[in-house]
Amino acid sequence: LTEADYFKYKDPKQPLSARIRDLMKQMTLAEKIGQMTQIERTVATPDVMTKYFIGSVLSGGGSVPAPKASAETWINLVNGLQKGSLSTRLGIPMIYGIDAVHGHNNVYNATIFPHNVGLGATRQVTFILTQISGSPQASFKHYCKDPNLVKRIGEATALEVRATGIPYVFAPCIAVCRDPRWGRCYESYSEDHKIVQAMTEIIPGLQGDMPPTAQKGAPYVSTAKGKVAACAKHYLGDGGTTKGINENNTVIDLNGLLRIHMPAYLNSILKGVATVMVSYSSWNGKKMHANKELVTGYLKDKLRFRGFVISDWEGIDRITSPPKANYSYSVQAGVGAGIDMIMVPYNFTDFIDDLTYQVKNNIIPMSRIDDAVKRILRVKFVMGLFENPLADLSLASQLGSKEHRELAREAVRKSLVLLKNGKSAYKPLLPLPKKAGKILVAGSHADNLGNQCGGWTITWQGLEGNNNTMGTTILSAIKSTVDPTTQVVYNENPDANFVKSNKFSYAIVVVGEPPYAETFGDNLNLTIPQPGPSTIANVCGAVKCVVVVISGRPVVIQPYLAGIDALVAAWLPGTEGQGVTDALFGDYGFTGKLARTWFKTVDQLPMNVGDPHYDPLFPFGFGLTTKPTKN
Ligand SMILES: O=[N+]([O-])c1ccc(O[C@@H]2O[C@@H](CO)[C@H](O)[C@H](S[C@@H]3O[C@H](CO)[C@@H](O)[C@H](O)[C@H]3O)[C@@H]2O)cc1
Repeated sequence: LTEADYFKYKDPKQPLSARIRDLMKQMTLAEKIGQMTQIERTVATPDVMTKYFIGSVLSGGGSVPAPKASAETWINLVNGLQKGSLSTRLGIPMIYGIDAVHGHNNVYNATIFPHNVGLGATRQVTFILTQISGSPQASFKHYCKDPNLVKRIGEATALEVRATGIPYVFAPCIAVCRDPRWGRCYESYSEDHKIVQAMTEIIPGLQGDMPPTAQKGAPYVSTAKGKVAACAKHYLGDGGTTKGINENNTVIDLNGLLRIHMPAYLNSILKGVATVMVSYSSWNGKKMHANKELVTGYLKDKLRFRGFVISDWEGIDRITSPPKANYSYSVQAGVGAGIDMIMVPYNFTDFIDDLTYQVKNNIIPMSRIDDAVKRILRVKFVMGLFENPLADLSLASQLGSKEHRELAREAVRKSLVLLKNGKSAYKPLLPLPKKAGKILVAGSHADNLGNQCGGWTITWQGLEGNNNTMGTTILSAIKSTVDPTTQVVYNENPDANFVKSNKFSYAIVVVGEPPYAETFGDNLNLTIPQPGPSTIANVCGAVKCVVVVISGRPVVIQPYLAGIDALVAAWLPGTEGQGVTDALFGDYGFTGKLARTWFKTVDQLPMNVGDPHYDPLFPFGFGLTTKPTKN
């Protein structure tokens, strides 16, 4: 290296603080503001990356370089943009982010794990009503005897994300969903913050284990292959809005906010989470994207969070009503609140021009810009992005690997909650016999991979059908599980006469909610859409039946319960439908416990464990068990 080429910031042997300082002191305002700018893939080109010094690119929900794009196609996209960034004066690498919220869900053939609502049910809860005392970690083993399941899911997800050349995921969502009418309730592990806290174990799975010598609050991402930067979201109180209305107002006093919605952020920070995403929602009428007390005062100053804070998609635009009504105010309020990186995602020249104007005119102090850039650079340095900015194909075989699908299958098994097993306790229906003459499989969700994956799968809203990605439907899992002599008859929505006339040994009915995401999932009645209820009535009125409900949350089931012999909550299991039949047919026992209260009627809502008016159909923590069948 000649003297002219040597810059301290490029030397990985230099202390992190020295590298940051050395780079910062050389950066122009344009280069600094570029680092704070995250743009969507569709408006990103190598030239844009170079010209505007763009620090980050994302794929929004369903934003893929091509339908069913391969790992190589993804890597070429990411590397192409990265080369644009590396060809700038200072060669600061950009960081590409994507929502991998239940596996690498935008990507064809990725392993799709159960959504968080199912993972929250995998805990082997022992009702130890101890106060949370001592180190926050100590108390969670009571709540989550299986924390390493979610950590292993994080490890597998990180490998599949890196297989496509991407180093950053907008996960985990650590919302504490307090009302199932919220369209994003399935992205929340539980109504109980202690379960959500336990599930932050996914962060060391994604990022790697924080070394004991690491500075508390500092971001940590292992530079070993196959780890990604994570993002705890959405700060703060996203799951507490009135009636679960998405992006709406969380009305609760400070004590309640800190007791319910804050604890998992403490765990995330202690585990070295690299980034935190701000919530669209408001707290007592104040937009979180404009809340300096909570973003800077609490998260950065009190909790000493040293990673970077990122806005949500057009999050600063939505500070005003209507959105973008006063963009300059949005920029000033959002950046001023302490947001470091703005997920613009499209009108990036407006953002850059406006922020530049406000800094040059001392409306936003340079110290705020420097704080933001320092945090962004800290994450990029610590995760080794400067040393390894370009991806290769070495992890491509991890995408949808058999090992990961087996892990997902295990997670599905453990997420199932058995709510009823036989019309009398001493005559259980489950586990079902594999050898059984002729059986019926019915329902809109029995042979529909898209339905069993739910939203945030291949597209933002999710897609019905079996042609969107690779996986195993519940029907095909049944066919491969039963004895070869057992005849499996599939009829999506049979009438009662068909059922009666066929004299089936038993029936499996799989019904539930269609895929949805965010506001499109907000729902005040929570009924299972037709023909689900009529399929239940036609089948269960004529033959012994087990109903498997595929849903992102508890749904109205009480009116049908008496006519059902056995009832299983399967949540949104993802691509590995075999996990459902593993338990239905006794290869494994049912062990899952409700992480969400199952209401009787929606007019009880919101109703969470501990509430004075608590009167559930199935209480929080409930779940019947079965023993594996001795084969
Ligand atoms: O056409 N419309 O009707 C429509 C409506 C709303 C839209 O708004 C946008 O839709 C999605 C489509 O990409 C975006 O992902 C976000 S959501 C946001 O995105 C982040 C990045 O993906 C995630 O990490 C966050 O967790 C999530 O809250 C936004 O709501 C877009 C289109």
